[in-house]
Amino acid sequence: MIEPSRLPPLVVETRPIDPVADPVSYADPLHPLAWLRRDEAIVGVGPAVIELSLDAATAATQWREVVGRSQIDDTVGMPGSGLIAFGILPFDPRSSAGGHLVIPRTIVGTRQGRSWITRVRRADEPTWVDGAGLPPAIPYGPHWSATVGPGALDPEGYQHAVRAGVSAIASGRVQKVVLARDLVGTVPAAADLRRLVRALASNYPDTWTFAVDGLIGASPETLVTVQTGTVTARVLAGTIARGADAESDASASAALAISGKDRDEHRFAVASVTEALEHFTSDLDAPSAPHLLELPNLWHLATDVVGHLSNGASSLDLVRALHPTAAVAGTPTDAAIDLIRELEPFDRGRYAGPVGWVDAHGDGEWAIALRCAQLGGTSSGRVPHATGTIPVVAHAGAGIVAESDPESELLETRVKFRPIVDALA
Ligand SMILES: C=C(O[C@H]1C=CC=C(C(=O)O)[C@@H]1O)C(=O)O
Repeated sequence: MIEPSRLPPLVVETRPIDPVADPVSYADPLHPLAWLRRDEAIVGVGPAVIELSLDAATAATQWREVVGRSQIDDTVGMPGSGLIAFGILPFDPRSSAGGHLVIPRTIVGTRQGRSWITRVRRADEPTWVDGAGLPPAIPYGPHWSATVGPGALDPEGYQHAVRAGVSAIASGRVQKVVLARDLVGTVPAAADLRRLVRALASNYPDTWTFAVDGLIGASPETLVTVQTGTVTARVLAGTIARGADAESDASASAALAISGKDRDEHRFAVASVTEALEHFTSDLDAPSAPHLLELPNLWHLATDVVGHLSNGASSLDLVRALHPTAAVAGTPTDAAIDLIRELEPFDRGRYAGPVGWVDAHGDGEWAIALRCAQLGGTSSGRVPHATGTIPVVAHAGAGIVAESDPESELLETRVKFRPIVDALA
């Protein structure tokens, strides 16, 4: 890791290339770095040119320093081209996981049928370390599967925690708290983790699939995206499992749409986002009622918030202002975080934290890291593991409000685990 004050100046070049069919095939099999949604992808290739430890309070300033020292020549000019960094922050600033910002030496991007390559080098390096063009794709390794089981909070313990959350709401300590449980296990040490990335992206194409510093997942929720002055956020809270057939599925989604309990949960989440964005935007628009978002495993109540940047803030400034929203912490925020620290017997690490990318203009896309698993520890805390395996930990949570029922919340976490548990199987 390099201190921001000692960052080397960078030289960056982006050029169009022939369309790339599978950008993930260029990623490092053991440490993939990727961001995908539908036909859009940005993938880090080979080693990093810079890796920084990151915290939410200084991330925007650190990034401005990197950009200020860089010479950028970008003939593509699309979101994700030019100088970009992938970033990830923990849910709780007290987490041992820490935050991480990485600029790869080579990035392959695709969007709207166009592909490009970005190469980055330190100005004191005479030429591109990895040669001129796109390195060869790396064939996928064999299929593998993980073994996962209950972690520090088993199903019984989780229901107990939900009861304690409901009591804390009844006593007026919080209005909403989001409580998670964990699954732990192992994957074979040589597992080609790009298989996990590819499975999530193809099974859940409407989500944002990410792989950053060992955290791999497919989140349906954005914290914030910023593109040429437009700010958007997809806020989710309120969930029901898909029905087994068309009729039960229709009645499940209809029940969610009118559920007072889920609408309460949702209202808190939207308020936390609009209150934070108000200070940075003009014309902020949030529909008065949520819509139903359909995913292969569940329905969510969703609100898409849109506004225009009014003060030149970067996506990292907005990440700092927004995180943690009431979709993953609760209301009021500080009291909910204290309660989470009391009731969850584990460190969430990067689960429920911001994950995404930022470009030289400060534009970027940041998801909330949900439906994910941490594989092999993080760069700030490599987890020791038994020979031949890599540890894996996954989390899923549910928003608890006054009317929450412990068993239903447990079932909801089971449905939310499905994308990552199925992909690991
Ligand atoms: C906390 C999680 O989901 C959040 C996002 C969408 C819906 C949620 C809910 O209905 O409780 C949660 O707020 C998770 O997936 O672990």
